[in-house]
Amino acid sequence: MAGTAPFAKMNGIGNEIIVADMRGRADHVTAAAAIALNADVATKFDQIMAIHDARTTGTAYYIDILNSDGTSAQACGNGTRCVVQALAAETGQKSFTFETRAGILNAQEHADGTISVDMGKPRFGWQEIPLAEEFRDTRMIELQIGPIDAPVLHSPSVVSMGNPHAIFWVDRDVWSYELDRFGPLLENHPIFPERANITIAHVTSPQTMVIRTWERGAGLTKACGSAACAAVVAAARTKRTGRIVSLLTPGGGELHVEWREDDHVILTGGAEWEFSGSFDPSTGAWARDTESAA
Ligand SMILES: N[C@@H](CCC[C@H](N)C(=O)O)C(=O)O
Repeated sequence: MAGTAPFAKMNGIGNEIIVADMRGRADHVTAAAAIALNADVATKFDQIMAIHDARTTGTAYYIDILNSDGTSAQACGNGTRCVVQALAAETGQKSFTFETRAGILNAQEHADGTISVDMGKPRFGWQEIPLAEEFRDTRMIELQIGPIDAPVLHSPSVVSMGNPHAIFWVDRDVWSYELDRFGPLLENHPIFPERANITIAHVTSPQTMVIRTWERGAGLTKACGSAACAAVVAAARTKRTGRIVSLLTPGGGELHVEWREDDHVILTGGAEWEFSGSFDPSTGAWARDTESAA
């Protein structure tokens, strides 16, 4: 074992995040460690953001992202904000360039404490999402759940924000849908060979939307940043909204998404530190720092 690593339990408007400091070490957070941390009520999380030394010139760090089921994710907008807040508090620096599985991204903390992450460009090609079969138009694909003649959810828009997303449009309260029941079926539907994050979205005006997400590898969460980006891009693409949208998320928090004219999607919101500790990246055994908050 390479010794314990420091971590901070944080959240990005309710998305439960562990920021793990893996700088200066060659090992990685294992799937077993992630599963063990998630099994403990005190460290239950949606994503681990493991900060590693940079692999590419021009980037500050490589961020390895793990879901609570131990699988890898390419992107995590809410987690990236937590990483920025932790690093800004440590270094006083406000802007960072990171590398993730999805590529290189820039993020910055603003004077009011909110953080913006450039989530890159959305991708719409069926092979890029990916889908298991060809759909020439991914603004709406054939997929439904529920009775064949009265589906509960149907015809989602699909988009990659580095990770795969399906957005089901609804015209009622998002809480009136059994996402806990339909989420796992849709996440693992054969049309999604790499599984998918499943969002139901209720557009309430050209500038506002309410979303709930069943996250690939994590289940129901209080917020999902990349899903917010995917929902806004898909909504603007289908003329449901403009390109700047505020989204209400299940934790009661708000995210702001702008799909800029240069095609980059900017996610803005808050992040919150809860407590710090250290953990064994191979087993997940952990201890809280004594001076840490309750
Ligand atoms: N909560 C995240 C998205 C996490 C990744 C996702 N579960 C996946 O496997 O793609 C966010 O804020 O973007």
